[in-house]
Amino acid sequence: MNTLGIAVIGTGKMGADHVRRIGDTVGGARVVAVADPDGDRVKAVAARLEGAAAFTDPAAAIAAPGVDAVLIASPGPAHEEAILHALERELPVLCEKPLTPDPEGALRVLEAERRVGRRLVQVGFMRRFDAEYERLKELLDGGGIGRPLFLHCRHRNASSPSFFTSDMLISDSVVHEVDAARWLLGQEVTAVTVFSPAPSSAAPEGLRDPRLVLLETSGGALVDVEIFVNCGFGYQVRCEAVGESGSASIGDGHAMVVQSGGRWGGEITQDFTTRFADAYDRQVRRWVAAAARGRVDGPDAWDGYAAAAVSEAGLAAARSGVRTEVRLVERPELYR
Ligand SMILES: NC(=O)c1ccc[n+]([C@@H]2O[C@H](COP(=O)([O-])OP(=O)(O)OC[C@H]3O[C@@H](n4cnc5c(N)ncnc54)[C@H](O)[C@@H]3O)[C@@H](O)[C@H]2O)c1
Ligand SMILES: O[C@H]1[C@H](O)[C@@H](O)[C@H](O)[C@@H](O)[C@H]1O
Repeated sequence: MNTLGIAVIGTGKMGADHVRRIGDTVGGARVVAVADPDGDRVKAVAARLEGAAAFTDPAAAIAAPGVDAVLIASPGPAHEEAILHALERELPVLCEKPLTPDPEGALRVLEAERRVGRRLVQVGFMRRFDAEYERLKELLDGGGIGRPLFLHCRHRNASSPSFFTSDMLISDSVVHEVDAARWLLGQEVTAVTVFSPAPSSAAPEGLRDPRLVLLETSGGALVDVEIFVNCGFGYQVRCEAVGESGSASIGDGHAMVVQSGGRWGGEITQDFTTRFADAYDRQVRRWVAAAARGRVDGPDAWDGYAAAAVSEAGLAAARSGVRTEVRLVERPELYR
């Protein structure tokens, strides 16, 4: 297999981590172009790479010589434009979540793929590549705990970045549980209710943190998600599935437990780059292998669209305080 030339769009926390991963742990690929409007940042990332060109304009990076595929790690509102540039050139894409912040943008991506005539976009819902999530999926698919009734999910970040808004608790954070629930259950989310208790005193002024999001699914299951992005003590992503004949939980502990000095204890992972390190590696490795064959091997643009539609309903539910139904267009032939 020839080495896949990748353009990485956005070289902040995730983009820089993906650049490192492509160089260190993913075979068969090389970063040949990087883009970020922050000229100093993009130059610093390019300087650590051999033969990669630095751009402040994403479209120029996507059109650069040697680019066979595009990895997008810019903020959500910038994803659509970069994806459309890549699709014009029929290049495979791995786009960080959310595909787009709103369903309208996601529909334009579906339309662009329809014009190309094949699926080229994969969305960075990396939990699907996490070993614990994979085991839970296998258990549920095999009927190991009977028909699923509930997923109880906890999603806690130690702190949120300065640009985080109350909407982003839903569209940027809970969007992971939305995708995980759709994938684990093999069902669509049909309605959303959002509860916003008194904010934590540790939350930045004006941020509605924490929140409780209740998802209803097409198969009659209920998914409750506690989202708490300034919990202060670490990164925790847990999921307990309850079925008609059993229950199973994941995410309860990763680190070593130490017993010493009359006490026992362990560390709490501090952020997603550690907790999901293996999942990100496997996600990018599988994408590279599929992209080299012009295919997608993971959550696709339909999954990104469905998650965006649930986010839209979630944002409306958060504003109104009432249960809000999710509106989905009919699933196009390409994604069946
Ligand atoms: N899968 C995960 O667990 C995970 C974790 C963190 C972030 N993310 C996602 O990754 C993306 C990036 O998040 P981050 O934490 O790295 O943010 P970040 O703020 O650290 O980095 C974003 C970078 O994009 C650049 N940028 C801004 N506008 C741009 C544009 N139009 N084109 C190209 N680059 C642009 C910024 O200058 C910045 O360097 C977001 O979509 C976010 O939701 C995913
Ligand atoms: O963008 C990040 C990322 O997606 C993390 O996986 C999630 O835990 C955070 O809440 C979110 O802000």
